[in-house]
Amino acid sequence: MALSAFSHAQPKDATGVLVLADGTCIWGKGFGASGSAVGEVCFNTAMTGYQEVMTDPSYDSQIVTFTFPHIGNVGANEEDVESRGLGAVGCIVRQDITRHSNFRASDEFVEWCVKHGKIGLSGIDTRALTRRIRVQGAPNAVIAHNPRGQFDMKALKKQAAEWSGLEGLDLVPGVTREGHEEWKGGFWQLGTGYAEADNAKPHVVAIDYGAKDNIFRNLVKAGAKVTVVPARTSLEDILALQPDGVFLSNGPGDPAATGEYAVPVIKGLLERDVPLFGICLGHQMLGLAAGAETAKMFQGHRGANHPVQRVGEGWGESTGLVEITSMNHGFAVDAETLPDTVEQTHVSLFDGTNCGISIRGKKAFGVQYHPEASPGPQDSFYLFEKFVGMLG
Ligand SMILES: NC(=O)CC[C@H](N)C(=O)O
Repeated sequence: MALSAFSHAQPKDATGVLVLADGTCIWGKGFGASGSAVGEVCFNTAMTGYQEVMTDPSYDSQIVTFTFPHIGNVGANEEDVESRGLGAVGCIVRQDITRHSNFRASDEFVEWCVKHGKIGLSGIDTRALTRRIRVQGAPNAVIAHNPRGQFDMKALKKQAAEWSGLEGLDLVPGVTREGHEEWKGGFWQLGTGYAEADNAKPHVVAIDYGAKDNIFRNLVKAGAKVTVVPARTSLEDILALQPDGVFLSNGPGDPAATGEYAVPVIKGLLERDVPLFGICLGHQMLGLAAGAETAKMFQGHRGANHPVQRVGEGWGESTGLVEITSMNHGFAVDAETLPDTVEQTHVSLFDGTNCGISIRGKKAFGVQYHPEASPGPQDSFYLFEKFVGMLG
């Protein structure tokens, strides 16, 4: 359908709508699953990897606006997923989805969205929407799709206005695994797919707060044996697995809201000098466990080309080096609140926010960004080698 500015009146060919909490209605063409879903609207600037983005569990209760216009052009496949279909509830794209063209595709993106319950909205002025988010912050909204074009606008507006928002929301219970899993998958290669690995040592126990699969593949590639455990696993049960190190995964929602079960366990691991590595939500919770505070950001960071600089002591000649990283976060560790026991190791070159910490005198560190990429650059693989290397 024709691209139009945000309008309150429904165009006659509209089959989808984004209803913001302030009542603004952005009409377009619905695709994927029918129905409606509530979440925070964010934008992601990555030019590749829409399937990985849509299946990153950290995007739970979020609606992703892709700033890259040609989403769906390489279809969908079974391999480029970061979880069992968890992740963003919906997506907003500029161009209508056309037939895909890629030798790896086993499905159309539209069909894949139907299968995984993800609602899509196309024909949207994603530049205007992104600009609105940059100026006014990330809004709460409902995304809705009905092929017959009928919507209960009063109910949708009410749902958008009444949703609590991500702040204070613990979404980990809905995305974590239920049982233990011995993770075997290694790296992907064209022609052979994902490698199978059977490392014996060191043993990393990975706490799944809503993890992306590629993190485990990176740990395996770096040489670790990986056991994934549910988010609520107790300190005793983790220690009973005799870990050489514990990994704290990424995940959705507000890090401060997981306080009751996650942070006390991480504190216990720190007290016992168990080596720790945290990514994104795991990094934020490591910060909380070490005595820092986290805060909601205005618009967050989501994309695949975010520059991050190594700062502080301990980097030797590579102090000042810049990594190009994948990001997906809407909360951050407040660098002002870091106690003396914690060193800031990385900062964002976009806005100076904290992107890495290390606990002084301990083998424990975390990064705010996604060194496992998927999608994105692999500049930061050294962090997996550093972690697995210190467990020896
Ligand atoms: N990728 C993540 O782990 C995100 C962490 C957290 N939910 C945030 O939005 O900041």
